Amino acid sequence: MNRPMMHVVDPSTGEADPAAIQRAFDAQLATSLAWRTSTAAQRIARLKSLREAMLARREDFYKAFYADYHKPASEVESTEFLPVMDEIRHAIGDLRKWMRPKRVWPTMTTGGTSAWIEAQPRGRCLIVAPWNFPLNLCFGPLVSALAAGNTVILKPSEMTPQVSALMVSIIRDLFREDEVAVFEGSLPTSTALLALPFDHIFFTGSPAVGKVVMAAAAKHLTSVTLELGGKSPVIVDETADLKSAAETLMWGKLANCGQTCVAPDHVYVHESVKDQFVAECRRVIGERYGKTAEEQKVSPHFAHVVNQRHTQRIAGLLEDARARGARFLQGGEVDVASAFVAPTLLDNIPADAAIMSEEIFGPVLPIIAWRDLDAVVREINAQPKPLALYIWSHNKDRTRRIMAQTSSGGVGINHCVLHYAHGNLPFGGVNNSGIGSAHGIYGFKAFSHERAVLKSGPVMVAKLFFPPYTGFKPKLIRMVVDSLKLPKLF
Ligand SMILES: NC(=O)c1ccc[n+]([C@@H]2O[C@H](COP(=O)([O-])OP(=O)(O)OC[C@H]3O[C@@H](n4cnc5c(N)ncnc54)[C@H](O)[C@@H]3O)[C@@H](O)[C@H]2O)c1
Repeated sequence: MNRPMMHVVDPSTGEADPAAIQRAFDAQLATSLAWRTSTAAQRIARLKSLREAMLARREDFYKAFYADYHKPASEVESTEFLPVMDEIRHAIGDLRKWMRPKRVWPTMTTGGTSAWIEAQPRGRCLIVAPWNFPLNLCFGPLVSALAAGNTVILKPSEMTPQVSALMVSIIRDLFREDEVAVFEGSLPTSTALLALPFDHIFFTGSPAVGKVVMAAAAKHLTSVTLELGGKSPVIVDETADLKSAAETLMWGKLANCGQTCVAPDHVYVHESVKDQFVAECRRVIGERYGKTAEEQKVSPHFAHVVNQRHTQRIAGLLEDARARGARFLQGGEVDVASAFVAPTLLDNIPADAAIMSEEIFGPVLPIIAWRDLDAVVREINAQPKPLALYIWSHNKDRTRRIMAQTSSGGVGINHCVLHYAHGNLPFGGVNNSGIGSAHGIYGFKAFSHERAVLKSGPVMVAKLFFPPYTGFKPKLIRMVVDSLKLPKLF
Protein backbone atom coordinates (compact mmCIF):
# COMPACT_ATOMS: atom_id res chain seq x y z
CA MET A 1 0.00 0.00 0.00
CA ASN A 2 1.13 3.54 -0.61
CA ARG A 3 1.40 5.46 2.66
CA PRO A 4 3.63 8.43 1.95
CA MET A 5 2.90 10.67 4.95
CA MET A 6 2.03 8.42 7.85
CA HIS A 7 2.68 9.03 11.53
CA VAL A 8 5.01 11.96 11.50
CA VAL A 9 6.29 12.45 15.04
CA ASP A 10 8.87 14.97 16.17
CA PRO A 11 11.45 12.74 17.94
CA SER A 12 12.54 15.54 20.26
CA THR A 13 9.03 16.12 21.65
CA GLY A 14 7.15 12.90 20.86
CA GLU A 15 4.37 15.04 19.41
CA ALA A 16 2.74 14.64 16.01
CA ASP A 17 3.49 17.25 13.35
CA PRO A 18 0.39 19.51 13.03
CA ALA A 19 0.95 19.71 9.25
CA ALA A 20 0.80 15.91 9.04
CA ILE A 21 -2.41 15.91 11.07
CA GLN A 22 -3.93 18.47 8.71
CA ARG A 23 -2.87 16.44 5.67
CA ALA A 24 -4.44 13.26 7.01
CA PHE A 25 -7.62 15.10 7.91
CA ASP A 26 -7.82 16.66 4.44
CA ALA A 27 -7.08 13.32 2.77
CA GLN A 28 -9.92 11.68 4.70
CA LEU A 29 -12.53 14.00 3.18
CA ALA A 30 -12.74 12.26 -0.20
CA THR A 31 -12.64 8.80 1.40
CA SER A 32 -15.31 9.64 3.94
CA LEU A 33 -17.59 10.81 1.12
CA ALA A 34 -16.89 7.65 -0.86
CA TRP A 35 -17.51 5.49 2.22
CA ARG A 36 -21.02 6.95 2.63
CA THR A 37 -22.15 4.31 0.17
CA SER A 38 -19.94 1.51 1.50
CA THR A 39 -21.68 -1.85 1.76
CA ALA A 40 -21.94 -4.07 4.82
CA ALA A 41 -19.59 -6.54 3.12
CA GLN A 42 -16.90 -3.87 2.68
CA ARG A 43 -17.17 -2.76 6.31
CA ILE A 44 -17.13 -6.34 7.56
CA ALA A 45 -13.98 -6.98 5.54
CA ARG A 46 -12.30 -4.08 7.40
CA LEU A 47 -13.38 -5.48 10.76
CA LYS A 48 -12.13 -8.95 9.90
CA SER A 49 -8.74 -7.63 8.85
CA LEU A 50 -8.47 -5.71 12.13
CA ARG A 51 -9.33 -8.87 14.07
CA GLU A 52 -6.76 -10.97 12.20
CA ALA A 53 -4.05 -8.35 12.71
CA MET A 54 -4.76 -8.16 16.46
CA LEU A 55 -4.67 -11.92 16.85
CA ALA A 56 -1.44 -12.15 14.89
CA ARG A 57 0.21 -9.76 17.40
CA ARG A 58 -1.27 -11.35 20.55
CA GLU A 59 2.04 -12.33 22.12
CA ASP A 60 3.51 -8.92 21.28
CA PHE A 61 0.62 -7.31 23.14
CA TYR A 62 1.30 -9.45 26.24
CA LYS A 63 4.88 -8.14 26.26
CA ALA A 64 3.84 -4.54 25.60
CA PHE A 65 1.29 -4.56 28.40
CA TYR A 66 3.77 -6.11 30.81
CA ALA A 67 6.37 -3.49 29.89
CA ASP A 68 3.89 -0.63 30.26
CA TYR A 69 2.37 -1.57 33.61
CA HIS A 70 2.94 -5.15 34.58
CA LYS A 71 -0.49 -6.22 33.34
CA PRO A 72 -0.98 -10.00 33.55
CA ALA A 73 -1.45 -11.75 30.18
CA SER A 74 -4.78 -13.22 31.29
CA GLU A 75 -6.05 -9.72 32.07
CA VAL A 76 -4.84 -8.60 28.63
CA GLU A 77 -6.98 -11.41 27.23
CA SER A 78 -10.06 -10.79 29.38
CA THR A 79 -10.11 -6.99 29.51
CA GLU A 80 -8.45 -5.93 26.24
CA PHE A 81 -8.79 -8.67 23.60
CA LEU A 82 -12.12 -10.13 24.69
CA PRO A 83 -14.14 -6.87 24.59
CA VAL A 84 -12.73 -5.87 21.19
CA MET A 85 -13.16 -9.38 19.73
CA ASP A 86 -16.72 -9.47 21.04
CA GLU A 87 -17.44 -6.03 19.60
CA ILE A 88 -16.17 -7.21 16.20
CA ARG A 89 -18.17 -10.46 16.39
CA HIS A 90 -21.32 -8.58 17.35
CA ALA A 91 -20.90 -6.01 14.55
CA ILE A 92 -20.16 -8.65 11.91
CA GLY A 93 -23.27 -10.60 12.97
CA ASP A 94 -25.70 -7.68 13.18
CA LEU A 95 -24.34 -5.02 10.84
CA ARG A 96 -26.76 -5.75 7.98
CA LYS A 97 -29.66 -5.37 10.40
CA TRP A 98 -28.25 -2.15 11.90
CA MET A 99 -27.72 -0.64 8.42
CA ARG A 100 -31.20 -1.46 7.14
CA PRO A 101 -33.48 1.62 6.84
CA LYS A 102 -36.18 1.55 9.54
CA ARG A 103 -39.72 2.30 8.34
CA VAL A 104 -41.89 4.39 10.67
CA TRP A 105 -45.66 4.86 10.74
CA PRO A 106 -47.16 8.20 9.69
CA THR A 107 -48.53 10.39 12.44
CA MET A 108 -51.61 12.65 12.34
CA THR A 109 -50.45 15.33 9.92
CA THR A 110 -48.22 13.10 7.77
CA GLY A 111 -50.95 10.76 6.52
CA GLY A 112 -50.37 9.82 2.90
CA THR A 113 -46.56 9.84 3.18
CA SER A 114 -44.05 7.09 3.75
CA ALA A 115 -41.08 7.65 6.02
CA TRP A 116 -37.99 5.88 7.26
CA ILE A 117 -34.70 6.42 9.12
CA GLU A 118 -31.37 5.80 7.46
CA ALA A 119 -28.15 5.39 9.40
CA GLN A 120 -25.60 7.49 7.52
CA PRO A 121 -21.89 7.49 8.41
CA ARG A 122 -21.03 10.69 10.26
CA GLY A 123 -17.89 11.16 8.15
CA ARG A 124 -14.49 12.01 9.58
CA CYS A 125 -14.30 10.89 13.21
CA LEU A 126 -11.73 11.45 15.94
CA ILE A 127 -11.20 8.88 18.69
CA VAL A 128 -9.17 10.00 21.72
CA ALA A 129 -8.32 7.16 24.10
CA PRO A 130 -7.11 6.92 27.72
CA TRP A 131 -4.32 4.76 29.09
CA ASN A 132 -6.18 2.49 31.48
CA PHE A 133 -7.41 -0.02 28.85
CA PRO A 134 -5.28 1.33 26.04
CA LEU A 135 -6.13 -1.33 23.44
CA ASN A 136 -9.79 -1.92 24.34
CA LEU A 137 -10.69 1.77 24.51
CA CYS A 138 -8.91 2.66 21.27
CA PHE A 139 -9.86 -0.29 19.05
CA GLY A 140 -13.31 -0.85 20.64
CA PRO A 141 -14.66 2.53 19.41
CA LEU A 142 -12.72 2.02 16.16
CA VAL A 143 -14.80 -1.11 15.51
CA SER A 144 -18.04 0.87 15.94
CA ALA A 145 -16.73 3.71 13.76
CA LEU A 146 -15.70 1.35 10.95
CA ALA A 147 -18.96 -0.61 11.22
CA ALA A 148 -20.81 2.67 10.77
CA GLY A 149 -18.73 3.47 7.64
CA ASN A 150 -16.51 6.32 8.88
CA THR A 151 -12.92 7.32 8.37
CA VAL A 152 -11.04 7.72 11.65
CA ILE A 153 -8.12 9.48 13.25
CA LEU A 154 -6.98 7.77 16.44
CA LYS A 155 -5.12 9.44 19.31
CA PRO A 156 -3.95 6.78 21.79
CA SER A 157 -2.70 7.73 25.23
CA GLU A 158 0.93 8.74 25.62
CA MET A 159 1.12 6.92 28.98
CA THR A 160 1.25 3.38 27.58
CA PRO A 161 3.87 3.82 24.84
CA GLN A 162 4.56 0.14 24.13
CA VAL A 163 0.91 -0.69 23.54
CA SER A 164 0.46 2.48 21.49
CA ALA A 165 3.43 1.58 19.29
CA LEU A 166 1.87 -1.81 18.54
CA MET A 167 -1.47 -0.25 17.69
CA VAL A 168 0.26 2.23 15.39
CA SER A 169 2.02 -0.60 13.63
CA ILE A 170 -1.27 -2.52 13.14
CA ILE A 171 -3.12 0.51 11.80
CA ARG A 172 -0.22 1.37 9.50
CA ASP A 173 -0.21 -2.15 8.05
CA LEU A 174 -3.97 -2.29 7.53
CA PHE A 175 -5.10 1.14 6.42
CA ARG A 176 -4.10 4.05 4.25
CA GLU A 177 -4.06 7.27 6.23
CA ASP A 178 -7.02 8.63 4.29
CA GLU A 179 -8.95 5.68 5.84
CA VAL A 180 -7.64 5.34 9.39
CA ALA A 181 -4.72 7.41 10.67
CA VAL A 182 -3.14 7.40 14.08
CA PHE A 183 -1.21 10.17 15.81
CA GLU A 184 0.75 9.60 19.00
CA GLY A 185 1.43 12.43 21.40
CA SER A 186 0.11 14.22 24.44
CA LEU A 187 -1.52 17.62 25.00
CA PRO A 188 -0.10 19.46 21.94
CA THR A 189 -1.16 16.61 19.63
CA SER A 190 -4.64 16.43 21.20
CA THR A 191 -4.98 20.19 20.93
CA ALA A 192 -4.01 20.20 17.25
CA LEU A 193 -6.52 17.43 16.56
CA LEU A 194 -9.32 19.07 18.52
CA ALA A 195 -8.94 22.27 16.50
CA LEU A 196 -10.18 20.46 13.36
CA PRO A 197 -13.84 20.38 12.28
CA PHE A 198 -14.42 16.64 12.69
CA ASP A 199 -17.90 15.23 12.08
CA HIS A 200 -17.80 13.40 15.42
CA ILE A 201 -15.47 13.09 18.40
CA PHE A 202 -15.51 10.01 20.59
CA PHE A 203 -13.53 10.75 23.74
CA THR A 204 -12.78 8.42 26.64
CA GLY A 205 -11.07 9.93 29.66
CA SER A 206 -11.54 12.11 32.70
CA PRO A 207 -14.45 14.54 33.23
CA ALA A 208 -11.93 17.43 33.40
CA VAL A 209 -10.56 16.72 29.92
CA GLY A 210 -14.07 15.84 28.70
CA LYS A 211 -14.96 19.51 29.29
CA VAL A 212 -11.96 20.61 27.20
CA VAL A 213 -13.07 18.28 24.40
CA MET A 214 -16.66 19.50 24.53
CA ALA A 215 -15.58 23.14 24.45
CA ALA A 216 -13.35 22.46 21.42
CA ALA A 217 -16.16 20.55 19.69
CA ALA A 218 -18.56 23.42 20.33
CA LYS A 219 -16.46 25.70 18.09
CA HIS A 220 -17.52 23.59 15.08
CA LEU A 221 -20.75 22.21 16.57
CA THR A 222 -19.16 18.79 16.23
CA SER A 223 -21.19 16.06 17.92
CA VAL A 224 -19.48 14.24 20.80
CA THR A 225 -19.62 11.01 22.68
CA LEU A 226 -17.94 11.47 26.05
CA GLU A 227 -17.09 8.33 28.02
CA LEU A 228 -15.92 9.75 31.34
CA GLY A 229 -15.25 8.58 34.88
CA GLY A 230 -16.14 9.38 38.44
CA LYS A 231 -16.69 7.71 41.78
CA SER A 232 -18.94 4.65 41.39
CA PRO A 233 -20.40 3.79 44.81
CA VAL A 234 -21.47 0.40 46.16
CA ILE A 235 -24.22 -0.28 48.68
CA VAL A 236 -24.11 -3.58 50.55
CA ASP A 237 -27.04 -4.29 52.86
CA GLU A 238 -27.54 -6.85 55.62
CA THR A 239 -29.37 -9.29 53.30
CA ALA A 240 -26.46 -9.53 50.84
CA ASP A 241 -24.42 -12.65 50.17
CA LEU A 242 -21.22 -11.26 51.69
CA LYS A 243 -18.90 -13.95 50.40
CA SER A 244 -20.06 -13.43 46.82
CA ALA A 245 -20.02 -9.63 47.28
CA ALA A 246 -16.41 -9.68 48.51
CA GLU A 247 -15.27 -12.06 45.79
CA THR A 248 -16.86 -10.02 43.02
CA LEU A 249 -16.01 -6.59 44.42
CA MET A 250 -12.36 -7.51 44.96
CA TRP A 251 -12.22 -8.54 41.30
CA GLY A 252 -13.90 -5.31 40.14
CA LYS A 253 -11.67 -3.21 42.38
CA LEU A 254 -8.31 -4.91 41.91
CA ALA A 255 -8.31 -6.04 38.25
CA ASN A 256 -6.08 -3.65 36.28
CA CYS A 257 -4.90 -2.44 39.70
CA GLY A 258 -8.13 -0.52 40.24
CA GLN A 259 -7.54 1.62 37.14
CA THR A 260 -10.97 0.93 35.70
CA CYS A 261 -13.60 3.56 34.94
CA VAL A 262 -16.41 1.35 36.31
CA ALA A 263 -14.41 -0.01 39.26
CA PRO A 264 -16.31 0.13 42.55
CA ASP A 265 -14.87 3.29 44.09
CA HIS A 266 -16.08 3.06 47.71
CA VAL A 267 -18.47 0.79 49.62
CA TYR A 268 -21.31 1.65 52.00
CA VAL A 269 -21.89 -1.52 54.02
CA HIS A 270 -24.59 -2.03 56.65
CA GLU A 271 -22.99 -1.70 60.08
CA SER A 272 -24.31 -5.09 61.24
CA VAL A 273 -22.33 -6.97 58.55
CA LYS A 274 -19.32 -4.71 58.11
CA ASP A 275 -16.82 -6.82 60.07
CA GLN A 276 -17.85 -9.96 58.25
CA PHE A 277 -17.63 -8.18 54.89
CA VAL A 278 -14.14 -6.87 55.69
CA ALA A 279 -13.01 -10.35 56.78
CA GLU A 280 -14.24 -11.79 53.47
CA CYS A 281 -12.44 -9.08 51.48
CA ARG A 282 -9.21 -9.73 53.36
CA ARG A 283 -9.52 -13.47 52.75
CA VAL A 284 -10.00 -12.91 49.00
CA ILE A 285 -7.01 -10.54 48.76
CA GLY A 286 -4.78 -13.01 50.61
CA GLU A 287 -5.88 -15.96 48.48
CA ARG A 288 -5.54 -14.16 45.14
CA TYR A 289 -2.54 -11.88 45.52
CA GLY A 290 -0.67 -13.00 48.65
CA LYS A 291 -0.89 -12.04 52.31
CA THR A 292 2.05 -9.63 52.44
CA ALA A 293 2.99 -6.60 50.35
CA GLU A 294 6.18 -8.40 49.27
CA GLU A 295 4.15 -11.30 47.87
CA GLN A 296 1.65 -8.96 46.23
CA LYS A 297 4.38 -6.87 44.60
CA VAL A 298 5.68 -9.85 42.63
CA SER A 299 2.29 -11.50 42.10
CA PRO A 300 1.77 -12.44 38.45
CA HIS A 301 -1.95 -11.84 39.00
CA PHE A 302 -1.76 -8.19 40.03
CA ALA A 303 -1.08 -5.28 37.64
CA HIS A 304 0.81 -2.23 38.80
CA VAL A 305 -0.07 1.46 38.64
CA VAL A 306 0.59 2.94 35.20
CA ASN A 307 3.52 5.12 36.29
CA GLN A 308 5.29 6.72 39.24
CA ARG A 309 3.33 9.97 38.98
CA HIS A 310 0.04 8.17 39.46
CA THR A 311 1.56 6.03 42.24
CA GLN A 312 2.49 9.25 44.01
CA ARG A 313 -1.02 10.59 43.48
CA ILE A 314 -2.51 7.50 45.18
CA ALA A 315 0.11 7.67 47.95
CA GLY A 316 -1.00 11.28 48.52
CA LEU A 317 -4.62 10.17 48.91
CA LEU A 318 -3.56 7.53 51.45
CA GLU A 319 -1.42 9.99 53.44
CA ASP A 320 -4.23 12.53 53.51
CA ALA A 321 -6.71 9.87 54.72
CA ARG A 322 -4.25 8.65 57.38
CA ALA A 323 -3.61 12.20 58.61
CA ARG A 324 -7.36 12.72 58.99
CA GLY A 325 -7.78 9.60 61.10
CA ALA A 326 -8.58 6.82 58.60
CA ARG A 327 -7.84 3.28 59.78
CA PHE A 328 -6.04 0.84 57.48
CA LEU A 329 -7.82 -2.53 57.65
CA GLN A 330 -5.53 -3.99 55.02
CA GLY A 331 -2.55 -2.84 52.93
CA GLY A 332 -1.42 0.76 52.64
CA GLU A 333 2.09 -0.11 51.40
CA VAL A 334 3.39 1.90 48.44
CA ASP A 335 6.60 1.52 46.44
CA VAL A 336 6.82 4.42 44.04
CA ALA A 337 9.93 3.07 42.28
CA SER A 338 8.09 -0.04 41.07
CA ALA A 339 4.68 1.74 40.76
CA PHE A 340 3.22 -0.63 43.35
CA VAL A 341 0.31 0.06 45.66
CA ALA A 342 -0.86 -2.84 47.82
CA PRO A 343 -4.55 -3.81 47.82
CA THR A 344 -5.86 -1.54 50.57
CA LEU A 345 -9.05 -1.42 52.66
CA LEU A 346 -9.77 1.79 54.59
CA ASP A 347 -12.15 2.45 57.46
CA ASN A 348 -13.17 5.46 59.51
CA ILE A 349 -12.64 7.97 56.71
CA PRO A 350 -13.82 11.52 57.38
CA ALA A 351 -16.07 12.99 54.68
CA ASP A 352 -13.58 15.79 53.96
CA ALA A 353 -10.74 13.38 53.08
CA ALA A 354 -9.61 13.88 49.47
CA ILE A 355 -10.20 10.18 48.80
CA MET A 356 -13.94 10.77 49.29
CA SER A 357 -14.16 13.36 46.52
CA GLU A 358 -11.46 12.39 43.99
CA GLU A 359 -11.79 9.36 41.68
CA ILE A 360 -9.42 6.87 43.34
CA PHE A 361 -8.33 4.94 40.23
CA GLY A 362 -6.13 2.58 42.24
CA PRO A 363 -6.39 -0.56 44.42
CA VAL A 364 -7.81 1.25 47.45
CA LEU A 365 -11.32 0.67 48.82
CA PRO A 366 -12.86 3.00 51.42
CA ILE A 367 -15.46 1.13 53.49
CA ILE A 368 -18.17 3.17 55.18
CA ALA A 369 -20.62 1.67 57.69
CA TRP A 370 -24.27 2.75 57.41
CA ARG A 371 -27.39 2.49 59.52
CA ASP A 372 -29.65 4.97 57.71
CA LEU A 373 -30.08 4.16 54.02
CA ASP A 374 -31.69 7.53 53.28
CA ALA A 375 -28.52 9.24 54.44
CA VAL A 376 -26.47 7.07 52.06
CA VAL A 377 -28.79 7.97 49.17
CA ARG A 378 -28.52 11.66 50.10
CA GLU A 379 -24.72 11.39 50.11
CA ILE A 380 -24.70 9.73 46.67
CA ASN A 381 -27.07 12.35 45.26
CA ALA A 382 -24.87 15.14 46.63
CA GLN A 383 -22.01 13.93 44.38
CA PRO A 384 -21.85 14.22 40.56
CA LYS A 385 -23.78 11.39 38.89
CA PRO A 386 -21.52 8.33 38.78
CA LEU A 387 -20.71 6.04 35.86
CA ALA A 388 -22.03 3.03 37.79
CA LEU A 389 -23.91 2.22 40.97
CA TYR A 390 -23.66 -1.22 42.52
CA ILE A 391 -26.21 -2.68 44.92
CA TRP A 392 -25.69 -5.87 46.89
CA SER A 393 -29.00 -6.93 48.41
CA HIS A 394 -31.59 -9.68 48.32
CA ASN A 395 -34.31 -7.22 49.26
CA LYS A 396 -36.03 -6.43 45.93
CA ASP A 397 -38.10 -3.50 47.22
CA ARG A 398 -35.06 -1.83 48.70
CA THR A 399 -33.06 -2.40 45.51
CA ARG A 400 -35.85 -0.82 43.44
CA ARG A 401 -36.08 2.08 45.87
CA ILE A 402 -32.34 2.81 45.69
CA MET A 403 -32.48 2.69 41.90
CA ALA A 404 -35.50 5.04 41.76
CA GLN A 405 -33.88 7.54 44.12
CA THR A 406 -30.48 7.76 42.39
CA SER A 407 -29.01 8.31 38.93
CA SER A 408 -25.95 6.71 37.33
CA GLY A 409 -24.72 5.65 33.89
CA GLY A 410 -25.42 1.98 34.68
CA VAL A 411 -26.41 -0.23 37.59
CA GLY A 412 -25.10 -3.60 38.78
CA ILE A 413 -27.28 -5.66 41.10
CA ASN A 414 -25.30 -8.26 43.03
CA HIS A 415 -22.54 -7.78 40.46
CA CYS A 416 -20.10 -5.14 39.38
CA VAL A 417 -18.32 -4.08 36.17
CA LEU A 418 -19.93 -6.87 34.10
CA HIS A 419 -22.59 -4.61 32.55
CA TYR A 420 -19.67 -3.10 30.62
CA ALA A 421 -19.28 -6.41 28.78
CA HIS A 422 -22.95 -6.79 27.79
CA GLY A 423 -23.04 -5.92 24.10
CA ASN A 424 -26.80 -5.34 24.07
CA LEU A 425 -26.69 -2.69 26.80
CA PRO A 426 -25.80 0.95 26.11
CA PHE A 427 -22.56 1.67 27.93
CA GLY A 428 -22.06 5.23 29.07
CA GLY A 429 -22.39 7.78 31.82
CA VAL A 430 -24.78 10.57 32.65
CA ASN A 431 -23.72 14.24 32.81
CA ASN A 432 -20.41 14.33 34.73
CA SER A 433 -19.74 10.64 33.96
CA GLY A 434 -20.48 10.96 30.26
CA ILE A 435 -22.69 11.86 27.34
CA GLY A 436 -23.88 9.28 24.82
CA SER A 437 -23.18 5.57 24.78
CA ALA A 438 -21.01 2.88 23.27
CA HIS A 439 -21.06 -0.84 22.41
CA GLY A 440 -23.05 -2.89 19.93
CA ILE A 441 -25.84 -1.01 18.19
CA TYR A 442 -25.34 1.95 20.57
CA GLY A 443 -21.74 2.32 19.36
CA PHE A 444 -22.93 2.01 15.76
CA LYS A 445 -25.51 4.75 16.41
CA ALA A 446 -22.93 6.98 18.12
CA PHE A 447 -20.96 6.98 14.86
CA SER A 448 -24.04 7.32 12.61
CA HIS A 449 -26.31 10.19 11.75
CA GLU A 450 -29.92 9.03 11.97
CA ARG A 451 -31.25 10.69 8.86
CA ALA A 452 -35.01 11.22 8.66
CA VAL A 453 -36.47 10.63 5.20
CA LEU A 454 -40.07 11.42 4.19
CA LYS A 455 -41.50 10.55 0.79
CA SER A 456 -44.70 12.07 -0.46
CA GLY A 457 -47.57 9.83 -1.55
CA PRO A 458 -50.31 10.65 -4.07
CA VAL A 459 -52.63 12.09 -1.38
CA MET A 460 -51.16 14.22 1.40
CA VAL A 461 -53.07 15.45 4.43
CA ALA A 462 -50.59 18.30 4.87
CA LYS A 463 -51.83 19.94 1.65
CA LEU A 464 -54.88 21.03 3.61
CA PHE A 465 -52.60 23.39 5.53
CA PHE A 466 -51.30 25.27 2.50
CA PRO A 467 -52.41 28.93 2.08
CA PRO A 468 -54.49 30.80 1.12
CA TYR A 469 -56.39 30.37 4.39
CA THR A 470 -59.81 30.92 2.95
CA GLY A 471 -63.13 29.08 2.90
CA PHE A 472 -63.30 26.01 5.10
CA LYS A 473 -59.52 25.85 5.75
CA PRO A 474 -59.23 27.87 8.99
CA LYS A 475 -62.04 25.81 10.50
CA LEU A 476 -60.51 22.57 9.31
CA ILE A 477 -57.08 23.46 10.76
CA ARG A 478 -58.73 24.29 14.11
CA MET A 479 -60.60 20.99 14.00
CA VAL A 480 -57.39 19.07 13.35
CA VAL A 481 -55.62 20.80 16.26
CA ASP A 482 -58.60 20.14 18.57
CA SER A 483 -58.73 16.50 17.52
CA LEU A 484 -55.21 16.00 18.93
CA LYS A 485 -56.80 15.86 22.36
CA LEU A 486 -58.07 12.46 21.25
CA PRO A 487 -56.00 9.29 21.66
CA LYS A 488 -53.70 8.25 18.81
CA LEU A 489 -55.57 8.10 15.47
CA PHE A 490 -52.97 6.30 13.35
N1 LIG B 1 -16.38 5.89 30.65
C1 LIG B 1 -15.42 5.11 30.17
O1 LIG B 1 -15.65 4.25 29.33
C2 LIG B 1 -14.00 5.27 30.66
C3 LIG B 1 -13.10 4.26 30.37
C4 LIG B 1 -11.80 4.39 30.81
C5 LIG B 1 -11.40 5.50 31.53
N2 LIG B 1 -12.29 6.47 31.80
C6 LIG B 1 -11.86 7.60 32.60
O2 LIG B 1 -10.61 8.09 32.09
C7 LIG B 1 -9.82 8.61 33.13
C8 LIG B 1 -8.44 7.98 33.12
O3 LIG B 1 -7.84 8.07 31.87
P1 LIG B 1 -6.77 9.21 31.50
O4 LIG B 1 -6.01 9.61 32.71
O5 LIG B 1 -6.01 8.74 30.31
O6 LIG B 1 -7.73 10.39 31.08
P2 LIG B 1 -7.34 11.82 30.53
O7 LIG B 1 -8.62 12.56 30.42
O8 LIG B 1 -6.23 12.44 31.29
O9 LIG B 1 -6.73 11.54 29.05
C9 LIG B 1 -7.50 10.93 28.03
C10 LIG B 1 -6.92 11.33 26.68
O10 LIG B 1 -7.02 12.74 26.53
C11 LIG B 1 -5.74 13.31 26.23
N3 LIG B 1 -5.65 14.59 26.98
C12 LIG B 1 -5.20 14.79 28.25
N4 LIG B 1 -5.32 16.08 28.60
C13 LIG B 1 -5.86 16.72 27.53
C14 LIG B 1 -6.23 18.07 27.28
N5 LIG B 1 -6.09 19.02 28.20
N6 LIG B 1 -6.77 18.35 26.08
C15 LIG B 1 -6.95 17.41 25.16
N7 LIG B 1 -6.61 16.10 25.33
C16 LIG B 1 -6.07 15.76 26.50
C17 LIG B 1 -4.72 12.29 26.70
O11 LIG B 1 -3.55 12.41 25.94
C18 LIG B 1 -5.46 10.97 26.47
O12 LIG B 1 -5.29 10.51 25.15
C19 LIG B 1 -10.58 8.30 34.41
O13 LIG B 1 -11.32 9.41 34.81
C20 LIG B 1 -11.52 7.17 33.98
O14 LIG B 1 -12.65 7.02 34.80
C21 LIG B 1 -13.59 6.39 31.38
